[in-house]
Amino acid sequence: MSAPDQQPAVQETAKVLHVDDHADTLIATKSLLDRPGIEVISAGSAKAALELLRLHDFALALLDVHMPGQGGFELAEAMREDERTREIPIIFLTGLPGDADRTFRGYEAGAVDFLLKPVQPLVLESKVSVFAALYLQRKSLRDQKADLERLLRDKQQMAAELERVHEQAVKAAFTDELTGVPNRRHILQLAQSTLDDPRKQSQPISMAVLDLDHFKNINDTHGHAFGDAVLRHFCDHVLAHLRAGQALGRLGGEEFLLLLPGTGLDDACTAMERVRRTLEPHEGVPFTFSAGIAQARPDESLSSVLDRADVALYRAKGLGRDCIASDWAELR
Ligand SMILES: Nc1nc2c(ncn2[C@@H]2O[C@H](COP(=O)(O)OP(=O)(O)OP(=O)(O)O)[C@@H](O)[C@H]2O)c(=O)[nH]1
Repeated sequence: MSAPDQQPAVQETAKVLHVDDHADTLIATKSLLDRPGIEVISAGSAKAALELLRLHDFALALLDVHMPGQGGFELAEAMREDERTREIPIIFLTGLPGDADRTFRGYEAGAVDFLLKPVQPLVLESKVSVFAALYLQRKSLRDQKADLERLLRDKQQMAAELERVHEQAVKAAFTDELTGVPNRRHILQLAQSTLDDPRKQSQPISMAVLDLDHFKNINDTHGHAFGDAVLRHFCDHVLAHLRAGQALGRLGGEEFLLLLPGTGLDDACTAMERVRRTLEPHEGVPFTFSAGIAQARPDESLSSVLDRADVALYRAKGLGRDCIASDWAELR
């Protein structure tokens, strides 16, 4: 017993075009050849045949050579000129015993066979059956190929979609959603790999912890959404001052870490001071930040550098905020 959702297999049909100006011949051929799997479609003239060729996909054309107006050879030539009908095999049917010239002309136009009228039913039946079977085989292969190509396309689309989702997930895991800068985990990883990188160790490495001043007041006075916008404004401002190799990340809340590889303490302080002085108000609301800077000592651990930067930040806050402080200097 078949499963309830299984569809019965649809019998494919090979269509055979028969063109002849004698209606009785058309009727006889149709009753001889029509059966499950083969459908004869009749045309009384080449003109009618061309119309049918536009509408159907034929497995074979049986063409009467002699017809009033356009004959079988002319029709075959017209079929060869059209890309859609060029490949349809043709059997010419003629009442005249084959003279060499005619046979030659028929083959030039693309004939695959000549049959002399009156045609032996058995001969016609067997030839048509062969072409119908060939056509159905080719069609089935074409359908299978199209199915496979569709499957392959679906698979490629799915793989691309998975890749996109994966990239988004990776990006989300490393990025602070609000500001778009690296999140705490990512910036601390970058800081660690900066300290571990032997090429960077040969040059000074400075790190700055930046903290917005009285940020709670901004939230309280202008709302949390405005505070969010201030955080983004601040990040955009700092990012605009960064050079290649430098990185800003959000440690959390209104606290950020700036990595300055290849930069000594003096230059780091000068750079931070420039960032501080050029910070513009957000939508007319002035705001400031303080920063503590430390330069990594040889073989110093990340937590130790960050502790020293934090101590400097604490001092900057203590000095009244809107201030840059380092291990041994303050700038305002
Ligand atoms: N809008 C907004 N506010 C945040 C976010 N994360 C933390 N905050 C707020 O930041 C404020 C930090 O306040 P405090 O730690 O008191 O620091 P402060 O007011 O900046 O004061 P100082 O650091 O001492 O100058 C708190 O009100 C938090 O709610 C955020 O993502 N968006």
